[in-house]
Amino acid sequence: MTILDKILATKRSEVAARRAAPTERPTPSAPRGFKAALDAKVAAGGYGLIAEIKKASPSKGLIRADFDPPAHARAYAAGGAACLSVLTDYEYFQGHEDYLIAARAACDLPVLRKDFMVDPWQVAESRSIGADAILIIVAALDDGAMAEIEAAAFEHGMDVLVEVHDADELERALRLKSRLIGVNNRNLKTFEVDLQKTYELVRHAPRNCTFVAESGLTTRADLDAMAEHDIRCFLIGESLMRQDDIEAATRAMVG
Ligand SMILES: O=P(O)(O)OC[C@@H](O)[C@@H](O)c1c[nH]c2ccccc12
Repeated sequence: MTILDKILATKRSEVAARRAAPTERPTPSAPRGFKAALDAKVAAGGYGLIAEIKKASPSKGLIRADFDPPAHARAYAAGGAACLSVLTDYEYFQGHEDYLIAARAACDLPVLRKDFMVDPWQVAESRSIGADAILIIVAALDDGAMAEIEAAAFEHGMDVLVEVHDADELERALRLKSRLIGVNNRNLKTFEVDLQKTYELVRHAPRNCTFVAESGLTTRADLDAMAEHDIRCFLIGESLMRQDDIEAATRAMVG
């Protein structure tokens, strides 16, 4: 059993429990355009950064002790991020829905709910906490489930980041409607990071997509190397979350 299988099993029982006793919340403001914010940065000649609010991960444990979602959201926005990503998984990433609510209220950026979607019910829940986009991990779902979750997201006016790791997954992703594709440099089954694989994958992909390189990016030079391969959007968590001055570090990355 891989870590991804374990996470998905936990998620299914968690979702069943939440579904049985849903939390009442005030209606959030309308979705902020997530893909549009990335595309606008690139059109202006810059990099589209999705800056992630991430307290811990299964491979690294605790990443930041003085974890403060609204402060981090403001720092990322001031540093030039296009969008935020907020982990909401409790069990493996020490995330929470409340972190997303607080981060989104603290800035104007569109926010991705970074979690493991296993059921279309989670899409409505994601919108109810204010998420502007959701993640579909191709390795986690069959084609029917992916299409259903994507359709639910579009009905709610949200964007969908479709995450792939290899050529087969990319092919499956391209059968969906979303043209926002994340290539995870980190294999979710082994945690190995390989930037070269990302270059290979994108080289053979259609040009009408916005590609986001995800995971294991630590320096401006990493981003510039990606840009040589026509990848200008990035999802970065750990390396920014470890900085004392997140705003300055974000600016150094994409400013
Ligand atoms: O912290 P990093 O190495 O910069 O990576 C961020 C992001 O890509 C990573 O958190 C991630 C990518 N895909 C995921 C799926 C689930 C949970 C987390 C992830």
